[in-house]
Amino acid sequence: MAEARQVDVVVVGLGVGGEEVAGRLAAAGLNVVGVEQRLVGGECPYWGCIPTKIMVRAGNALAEARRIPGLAGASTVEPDWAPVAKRIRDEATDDWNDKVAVDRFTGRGGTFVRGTATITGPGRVRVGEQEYAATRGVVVAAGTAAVIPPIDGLSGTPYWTNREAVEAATLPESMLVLGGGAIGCELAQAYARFGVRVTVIEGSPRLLSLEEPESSEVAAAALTADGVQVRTGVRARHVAHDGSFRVTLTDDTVLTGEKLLVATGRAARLAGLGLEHVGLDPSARFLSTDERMRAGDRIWAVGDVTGNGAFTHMAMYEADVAVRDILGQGGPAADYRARPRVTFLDPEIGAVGMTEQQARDAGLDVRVGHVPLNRTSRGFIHGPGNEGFLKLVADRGRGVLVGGTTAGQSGGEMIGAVSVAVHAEVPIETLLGQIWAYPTFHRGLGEALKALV
Ligand SMILES: Cc1cc2nc3c(=O)[nH]c(=O)nc-3n(C[C@H](O)[C@H](O)[C@H](O)COP(=O)(O)OP(=O)(O)OC[C@H]3O[C@@H](n4cnc5c(N)ncnc54)[C@H](O)[C@@H]3O)c2cc1C
Ligand SMILES: NC(=O)c1ccc[n+]([C@@H]2O[C@H](COP(=O)([O-])OP(=O)(O)OC[C@H]3O[C@@H](n4cnc5c(N)ncnc54)[C@H](O)[C@@H]3O)[C@@H](O)[C@H]2O)c1
Repeated sequence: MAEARQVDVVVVGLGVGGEEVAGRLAAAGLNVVGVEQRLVGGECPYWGCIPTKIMVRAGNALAEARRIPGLAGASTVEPDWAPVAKRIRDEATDDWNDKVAVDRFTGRGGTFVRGTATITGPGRVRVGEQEYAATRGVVVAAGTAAVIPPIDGLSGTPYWTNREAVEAATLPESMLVLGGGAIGCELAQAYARFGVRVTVIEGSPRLLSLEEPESSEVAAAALTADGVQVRTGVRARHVAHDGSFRVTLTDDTVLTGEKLLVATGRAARLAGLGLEHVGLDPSARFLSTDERMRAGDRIWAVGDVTGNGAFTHMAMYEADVAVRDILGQGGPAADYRARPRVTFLDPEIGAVGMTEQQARDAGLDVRVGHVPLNRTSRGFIHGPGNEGFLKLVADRGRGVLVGGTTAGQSGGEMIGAVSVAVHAEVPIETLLGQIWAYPTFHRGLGEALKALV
């Protein structure tokens, strides 16, 4: 083994969070080694947010064209996956090549190492034969991988995860989707809009089960309207493959599909990282951190591995907190009260902070304001595609919003206004005095606020 190389910081994993930490620390003048076993940028640009939103954008264009009859004349829509696959390959992922990202990091002064990092002790990391001794410490940003449930017959079959679904140059005739969370729902709708016969199998009683029940209803109605079969409250019991998939459910129904997409959640990549060498539990689901993203002595963790919300914006947020801590710059500690998320269905489902149930479970004096989008002026004007609702969750005791959901056209944009209110704890009294432009979708927030008092 070569002698340990002295550096300031080693960053394990250069996905969204690690790339941000490593790049900023290097730009600040530290001697930083960034280790990535696959592609710099991680899941989001290559198999996650960006390519899937390219699919969603294309599917939404088809859906909007299909809404022309009754609104603006006639339309004939002929879906073609080729431009979607081409945009993903050529524009988004550079054919799954990270040269630009690697150059960006080294251009900021970082040292890039391609390989799998293992922690060997406090401040010590090994990649292949080379050991690094990091005087300031190690940042773990190893992300998550798809969870493959232990269903009889599944292992060994050519099932898809999000990776194969994103890389597909052509579409299957049919697809079974296991899991009706964000990944399952978004990919189901996008594929269905291009003519794929899709069935979603969700084990819990409703889709998007972590969100408001009204969001689950909107999601189920939207998928059904696009021809997706939605099966909730059933699980796959057995999987067989002989050219196509046969999935037997717990209610003995047998479903068939050319492809099977497994979208049953994600697990932090902690096994094999060597966490036991720094006194951390390698079998834990996530790395728990304090409000400065410290997971232990001279060890920080950011992004999906922390379990604080598997979203790109959370990885970026936590990266910022960790960078400021490592550089001793101070500033605000991590605060998760106003955590936003958007499920990119049509209609989009934006949400922030607590759901109504979470607020009740927290013992708050809860008040809820709810407005169906099609009852607002803009919803009426919009006509086809105006499904959705605005829901605000207030803590009456403190007179502030603690959460909200904005489902509908531009639902992901509308949630920004609610996020500001939850984050800054703007008094509801102040919000009630706000002027909301007419006729916007977000003006419905003014109506939902009135329902709170
Ligand atoms: C299909 C899909 C759609 C998504 N859509 C959205 C969306 O619309 N909006 C949103 O906010 N989020 C979305 N996400 C979530 C988002 O992609 C993640 O939250 C984000 O990528 C997390 O960043 P990260 O840096 O924590 O982890 P990752 O992006 O997973 O990066 C971790 C990196 O670490 C590397 N690594 C792991 N272990 C080691 C090791 N031992 N040595 C070296 N390298 C290692 C991995 O190869 C990987 O590149 C989506 C995810 C998926 C799967
Ligand atoms: N728009 C976005 O921001 C976006 C999009 C996609 C993914 N993501 C992130 O990625 C994470 C992972 O997404 P995901 O959809 O894989 O996970 P998820 O945890 O959101 O949903 C998984 C679903 O699968 C179900 N399930 C689990 N085991 C099952 C089984 N054996 N049979 C049937 N159903 C089963 C669960 O009940 C759950 O509803 C999300 O939580 C989110 O943080 C974000």
